[in-house]
Amino acid sequence: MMNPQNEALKRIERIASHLHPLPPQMEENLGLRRSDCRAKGGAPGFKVAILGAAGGIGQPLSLLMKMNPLVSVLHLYDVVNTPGVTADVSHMDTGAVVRGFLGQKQLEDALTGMDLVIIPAGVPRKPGMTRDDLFKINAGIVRTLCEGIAKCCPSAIVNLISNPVNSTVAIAAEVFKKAGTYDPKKLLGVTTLDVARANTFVAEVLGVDPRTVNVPVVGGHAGVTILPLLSQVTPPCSFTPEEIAYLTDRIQNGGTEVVEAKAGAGSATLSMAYAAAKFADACLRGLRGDAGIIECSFVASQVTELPYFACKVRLGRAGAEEIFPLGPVNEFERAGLEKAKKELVESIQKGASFIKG
Ligand SMILES: NC(=O)c1ccc[n+]([C@@H]2O[C@H](COP(=O)([O-])OP(=O)(O)OC[C@H]3O[C@@H](n4cnc5c(N)ncnc54)[C@H](O)[C@@H]3O)[C@@H](O)[C@H]2O)c1
Ligand SMILES: O=C(O)C[C@H](O)C(=O)O
Repeated sequence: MMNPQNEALKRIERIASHLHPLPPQMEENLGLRRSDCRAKGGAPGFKVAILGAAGGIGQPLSLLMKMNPLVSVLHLYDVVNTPGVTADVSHMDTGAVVRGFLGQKQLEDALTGMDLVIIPAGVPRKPGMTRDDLFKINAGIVRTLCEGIAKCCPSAIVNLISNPVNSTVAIAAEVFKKAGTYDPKKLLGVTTLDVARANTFVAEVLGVDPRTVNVPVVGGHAGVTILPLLSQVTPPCSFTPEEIAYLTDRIQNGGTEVVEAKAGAGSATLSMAYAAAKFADACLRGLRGDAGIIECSFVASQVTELPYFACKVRLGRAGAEEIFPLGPVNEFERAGLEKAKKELVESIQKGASFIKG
């Protein structure tokens, strides 16, 4: 019988093995240690880190990124539960080598050498809360993680999911400016879920396949700042005033719809993981040098007088290489734009002041 001390040691070793930077495929009791395995690295591809990988978004996102053939190394970081998530995801027979990192002490190892860092770390909303109510907790989390990025992978593209995105992007930008590593092309607030929702709801109204619809959604990522440009839907189509009112309201409040349906158990996780994986894939294809990759994202921009604004961007090797103007907007959209800007200016200011004081 194994004595309890040895058993405890064995257990610690087993946990540590899931955090070990080698492909975790072999059980030691088969007589072969993982470090003896012939595979030492992944196939050519990009190195991606997910910060907040054990969360509601983080777990399905880890699964989806493990399935992405452009990813050769996948680092999963969280302050809890990464050994289990890493062990689980690492058994998928896809190309990416998965490594787990647990707690602040391992943040730097998690980030070193990364090409793309995706951040879904932070608390989600409960019914009755606004995204801004999350600022108190999430602002500090985003600051710490971005300080790590500035130190360990300053050239990485950052996909920021943590809410309130309208403020956390400004927080990240100020952290990077302070560190002298800020590259506005590489800091991207993720608003892909707004586009996915807009495509879905518009397709429902039109009675078509959502995969054939593309709705630009600009502004920001909270309530009235989410501005679907229904006059620019492709393929071109028209809506009645009632349809426009219904669609605008449903797209702007899609997040709240999920928060209320989950009744205290969090906010969108599965559709968000899908959206984040889609956006990350677009960023990786851009990094690879693919042409014509256009997505909406909340980025530094001169499209309006605001320092950050969600709009269509072209993704390339340098990140958001081109930012497209809003294009022709109708009267309804112009009124929506004014409302969006009023709220956005305050959220951006709040984020920037958190770092600048
Ligand atoms: N941009 C968007 O469209 C969008 C959509 C949905 C959710 N969100 C936001 O994403 C965030 C995460 O949502 P969720 O449902 O996954 O929440 P969750 O609570 O299920 O998971 C969050 C994870 O972050 C981890 N975490 C907390 N502090 C951390 C730190 N300092 N370092 C690393 N990890 C840390 C937690 O341990 C947890 O595993 C929320 O802020 C939510 O509002 C954004
Ligand atoms: O609504 C939320 O709080 C989460 C997210 O921003 C969403 O749009 O689903």
